[in-house]
Amino acid sequence: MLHADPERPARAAIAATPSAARSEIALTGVYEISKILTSASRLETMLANVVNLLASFMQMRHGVIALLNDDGIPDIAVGAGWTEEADDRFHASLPQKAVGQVIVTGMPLVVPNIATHPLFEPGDVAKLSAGTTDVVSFIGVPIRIGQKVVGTLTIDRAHDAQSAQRLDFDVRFLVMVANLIGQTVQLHRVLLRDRERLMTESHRLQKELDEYKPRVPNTAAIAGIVGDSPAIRSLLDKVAVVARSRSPVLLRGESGTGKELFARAIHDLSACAGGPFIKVNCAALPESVLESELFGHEKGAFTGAIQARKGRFELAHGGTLFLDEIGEMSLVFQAKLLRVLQEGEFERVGGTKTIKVAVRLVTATNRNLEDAVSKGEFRADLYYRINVVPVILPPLRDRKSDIPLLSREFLARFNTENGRELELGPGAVEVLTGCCFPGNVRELENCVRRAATLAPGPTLAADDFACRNDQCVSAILWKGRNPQALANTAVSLPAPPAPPAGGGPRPVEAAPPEGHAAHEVDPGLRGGRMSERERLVEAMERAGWVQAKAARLLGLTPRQIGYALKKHGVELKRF
Ligand SMILES: Nc1ncnc2c1ncn2[C@@H]1O[C@H](COP(=O)(O)OP(=O)(O)OP(=O)(O)O)[C@@H](O)[C@H]1O
Repeated sequence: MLHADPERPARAAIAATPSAARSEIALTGVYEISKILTSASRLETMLANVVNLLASFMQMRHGVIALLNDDGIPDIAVGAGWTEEADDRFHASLPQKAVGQVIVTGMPLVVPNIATHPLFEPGDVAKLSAGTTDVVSFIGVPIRIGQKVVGTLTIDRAHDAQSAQRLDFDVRFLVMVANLIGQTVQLHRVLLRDRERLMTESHRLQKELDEYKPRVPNTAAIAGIVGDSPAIRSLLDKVAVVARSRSPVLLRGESGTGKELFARAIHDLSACAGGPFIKVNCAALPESVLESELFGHEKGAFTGAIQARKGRFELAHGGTLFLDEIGEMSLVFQAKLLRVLQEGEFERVGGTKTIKVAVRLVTATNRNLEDAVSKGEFRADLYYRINVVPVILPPLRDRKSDIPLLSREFLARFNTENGRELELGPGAVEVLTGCCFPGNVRELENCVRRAATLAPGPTLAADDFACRNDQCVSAILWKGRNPQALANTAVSLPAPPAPPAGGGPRPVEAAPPEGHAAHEVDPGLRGGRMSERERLVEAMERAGWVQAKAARLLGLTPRQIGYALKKHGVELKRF
């Protein structure tokens, strides 16, 4: 059982305080309780925290929050002021007739002396009066969802002249707290139902996928996606199935694996293909901007809001909203997003009108969300909401057979751009397929672009590639690292390697075959053969100039990378 926070001794009990100070304490209490109830914790933990916090605001001997399930059967019960062993017996500790009356009437019940009140059995009196010879009073208030009573909040305390005087105030305070609890319980129940529905949908889609017979053997026909490896083929089959449903899709994979491309493919193959496809990179915008970017704002909502503006949710109405880098969203913003996803409605910043939208949501991340959930950095309820259909994009090193196809495709594009007719020679194919491309397809594309621009022609040869001339920053960065280090990291970026323990020797570094053969994320900006600035620029390039992403690649915080960029005078590219 949780106990009252010893850090809060200054917070006097409401009943023992002059009236102005009492109101202020009550306000602080409501504020603190609302903070607890909007946290990302489990419902039971939140309620236990609330009842404990209550103990530091109210003069009380015991307090219990007891909930009933949809069928009126006792469900969760948490309490404060009881012994440890009483934890699983809070329902049994309640004076049944008194609580029954609160539930049936839906009205607060105030009993100044439980010993003389007909709703209290001798057993109740004995339990609640244990350890005191004082007169014990009781307050019970209903917890409601709309008109329905779904539980009770009850306290008992030693009855004295002061507490009698402030009874009305205390009852109003408890009613307020019970209302907040009711709203939280409602949201929680909606989420539970929602999660069940989403899981059923997820199973249905998985079954459909298992039975799916691809009708489109030429996978390259989908939205410019190039690749013929078994991994890409099965991915495209999955995309064809999930695109038909309206369920949220979560795309996972390292940077540059094609998440945005696949998001677009899902949109193009879906029933809302005729609608807009709107993209937002959640890592690229500060939280205040993200809010008005997603939900829009009314004129005058903040300095500079000279006219009303639609947000991306509104712009995506009837189409797809692609939220990239969703793993980078703050917990506060996650709560806001959850509400919109849950209810399909929101208000513009500074607005009061509720706006409803029909939007298919596709999200993407290269973060290990499970880990983030377990660390409390990502809301579990939002995770279930967006992760109905997870689609994992394998890194390029795990589907090297796609490299020649992709390279030819990119070369053809650059030939058109450059007005050239370069061809890919066997030596070039060998260099490219020997590379691990830590930046995945994006890096391959950049590599071919550079060679296609500088090569004398008419055939691209091995020596036309930057890595053969010690000019490939990525090759230098990854050179000699263990190729296994990136294995099985399709979902999350590998953690920065720990420095060798006890100052022992670093692992032996083998020379990489054909360019940058193998890799491991560098621990930061220091060390290695590249200068700090080169590492910074390289990471920014690989991260598409999104600072938060580059920070992660280098094992730095966003603040540290911001400082480093400033220090090295690296000008930010805007796209
Ligand atoms: N299978 C593919 N076929 C053709 N082009 C691809 C493929 N996969 C990725 N690309 C290209 O690689 C580049 C990077 O892809 P994209 O931006 O979709 O990656 P991403 O996973 O969203 O990256 P990030 O996480 O950094 O945002 C784009 O130019 C995209 O067109």
